[in-house]
Amino acid sequence: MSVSASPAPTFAPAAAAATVPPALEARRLTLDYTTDAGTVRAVDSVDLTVAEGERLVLLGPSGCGKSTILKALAGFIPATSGSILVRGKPVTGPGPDRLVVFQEFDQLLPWKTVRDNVAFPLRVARKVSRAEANARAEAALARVGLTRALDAFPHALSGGMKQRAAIARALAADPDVLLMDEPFAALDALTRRQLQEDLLALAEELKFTLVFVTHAIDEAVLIGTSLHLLSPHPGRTLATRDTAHFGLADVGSPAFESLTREVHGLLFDKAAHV
Ligand SMILES: Nc1ncnc2c1ncn2[C@@H]1O[C@H](COP(=O)(O)OP(=O)(O)OP(=O)(O)O)[C@@H](O)[C@H]1O
Repeated sequence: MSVSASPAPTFAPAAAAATVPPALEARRLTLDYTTDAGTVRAVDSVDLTVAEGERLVLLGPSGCGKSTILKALAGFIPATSGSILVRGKPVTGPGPDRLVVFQEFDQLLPWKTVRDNVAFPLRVARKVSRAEANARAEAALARVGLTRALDAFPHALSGGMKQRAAIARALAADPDVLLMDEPFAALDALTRRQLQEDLLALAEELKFTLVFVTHAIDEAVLIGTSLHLLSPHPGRTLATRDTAHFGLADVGSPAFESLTREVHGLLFDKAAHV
């Protein structure tokens, strides 16, 4: 009796299975400054991967290169070596796919209303009509609780309101990656906690991809879905930690405190840096 062989199962070739590149990737990123006294290495061979919807926090002591990495991700300074990719495409300069919220309160245009501060970049960089830009600006400002300040000028806003407006401006442009450089560092403790809570709520709702710089360990654990710890100058990767399971309800819990202590030890225990 002859047995006919059943047809061999067919598989799609591996190459055809499209792999989605991460929202942001840095490979062996090395960053130098050139000064009169010579070259200063600020960041040494750092690898980062941020998937869509993740919030990566860069954490490390003063001068370790956190802001320098953020500036390079934004395209403001070139890589000495290594590469930065956004959705698989090399970064060659600034672009509307990466928007930055800074620590400073003076990042809004003082001669424009809050609404115009948010709408203007949409018209210029995204070529959106005035009516649509205004509608998107008002929606973004409503999300951060600034509806009552639409027609105010920046000088009339508190520090917290200015940071809210800067966040709205970035969110309205719908970047691939939102970059934040210690956005809450200059705020009083209560306002800072409120903005942290509101940022988390927005992240849950909008699922944006975020790289967030801070030197506050509790803020890092709260805001991030992952932590990237940097050594003192020049910044090298010390360790990474998954913090996606921590939310507001966990602040002060034994697990939260234990991770905070561990991170503190990693950053400040000299033995960890040899
Ligand atoms: N324009 C510059 N020219 C020369 N060196 C610089 C320049 N900017 C930063 N540096 C140096 O690069 C290193 C990293 O600085 P950076 O501001 O990135 O650190 P940071 O971790 O963000 O610090 P902080 O938490 O204090 O803001 C530091 O040693 C700093 O002195």
